[in-house]
Amino acid sequence: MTDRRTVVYRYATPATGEAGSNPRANPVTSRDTMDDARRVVIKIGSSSLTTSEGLNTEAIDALVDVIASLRQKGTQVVLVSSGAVAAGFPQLGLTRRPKDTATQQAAASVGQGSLMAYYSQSFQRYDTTVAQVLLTAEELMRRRQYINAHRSLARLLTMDVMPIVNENDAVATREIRFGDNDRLAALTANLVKADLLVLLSDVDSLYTGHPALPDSKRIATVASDDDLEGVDVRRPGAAGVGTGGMVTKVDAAGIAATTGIPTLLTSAPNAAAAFSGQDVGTWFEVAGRRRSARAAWLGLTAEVRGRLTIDDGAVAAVIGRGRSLLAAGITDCSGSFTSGDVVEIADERGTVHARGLVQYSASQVPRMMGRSTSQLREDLGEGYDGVVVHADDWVRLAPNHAAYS
Ligand SMILES: Nc1ncnc2c1ncn2[C@@H]1O[C@H](COP(=O)(O)OP(=O)(O)O)[C@@H](O)[C@H]1O
Ligand SMILES: N[C@@H](CCC(=O)OP(=O)(O)O)C(=O)O
Repeated sequence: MTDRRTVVYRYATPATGEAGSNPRANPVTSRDTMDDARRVVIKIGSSSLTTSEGLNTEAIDALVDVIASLRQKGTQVVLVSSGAVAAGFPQLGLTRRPKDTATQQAAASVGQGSLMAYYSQSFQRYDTTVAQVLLTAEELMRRRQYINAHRSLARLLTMDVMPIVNENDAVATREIRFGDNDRLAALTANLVKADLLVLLSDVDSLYTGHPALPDSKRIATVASDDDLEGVDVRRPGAAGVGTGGMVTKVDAAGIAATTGIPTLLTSAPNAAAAFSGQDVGTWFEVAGRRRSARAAWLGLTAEVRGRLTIDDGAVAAVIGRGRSLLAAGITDCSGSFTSGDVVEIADERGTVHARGLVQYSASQVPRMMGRSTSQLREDLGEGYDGVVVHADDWVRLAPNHAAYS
């Protein structure tokens, strides 16, 4: 057991200061204060950027005008843009969005080039250089890649370049695809420590039911899950080019909310009105305090490699009182992990309470569990501190595990 305590502290938290900090003066708490945002992630969906013929250049120009006016007032913007598949499939002679992954990847590879070429041309009107940043779920699940993505985005922002993010569709497979850029946008907002997430779609706000139904009513504000009670976000018959519908937008707003970032959801043509504080769209309030990017990564993004089951005494100490997890409280261990991987921490009834960075491998923990620190010291030497997951290295999960509390 020579590799104990080697990993946890080798991970630096994402750089702050010059590259990573967000020079926010006042928190953005409502539509009226959107203007205070110093760093914004704007996500636009395929349905707002494309027609059946390909790119909707007028819509892209209109979006670029809104972003340029934000940038002119000093607001940093990261754009998460869908549209690669929808832009690519007409170019391949296909009449509708392909269903199989390989053809979608092919269409995205063709369409992403056209999409970026047009963004570049449109931003040229404002002498703005654009950068393409393609991410995959896998990258954001690994700490090193997460930090790298953070660094390059932060550097692009400090260099006044306009980052345009999309999923790396050509390499993403069905299993690892984000499946929707809404979630990618929420994770990106956390990655760059944005003050605000704006989701632009082809519908002006969230409604109580599908907007085509006569009884559906606009929801102006979502302050908690209670405001979503009974709201129907299903996607009937989905014939359009978008992939996520409202389900993924509400999920994304939930992820952002739990990381302390409010979301405004509205249509692309409403974007300028939204940024001038008008009562448009749906405002999702923040649900908790702002989390460090590292805690958010642990709770929301990281790949879980195993599970530690702990007894009730350990649940009380760790989950109840925020202590480190000691080997003595572990009753079972499963998965394939090494020191520094992320594992979930569950009670003996199977409820997962937390995720944390484990300090030992899956072959070491079974030999340690149930043994007291003094017993283990006999094997491991006087310096052994008994800690399997350090108190600083775990985050509590919310009951639905969509995020952490
Ligand atoms: N409750 C609801 N409120 C608003 N829109 C809804 C609702 N339920 C389903 N939708 C549908 O979700 C669509 C937006 O999702 P999607 O097409 O994936 O957009 P995008 O391409 O912008 O990501 C809307 O056009 C609307 O038809
Ligand atoms: N990465 C894909 C977008 C997938 C996606 O989430 O689309 P949408 O639901 O329109 O935001 C593309 O560029 O086509």
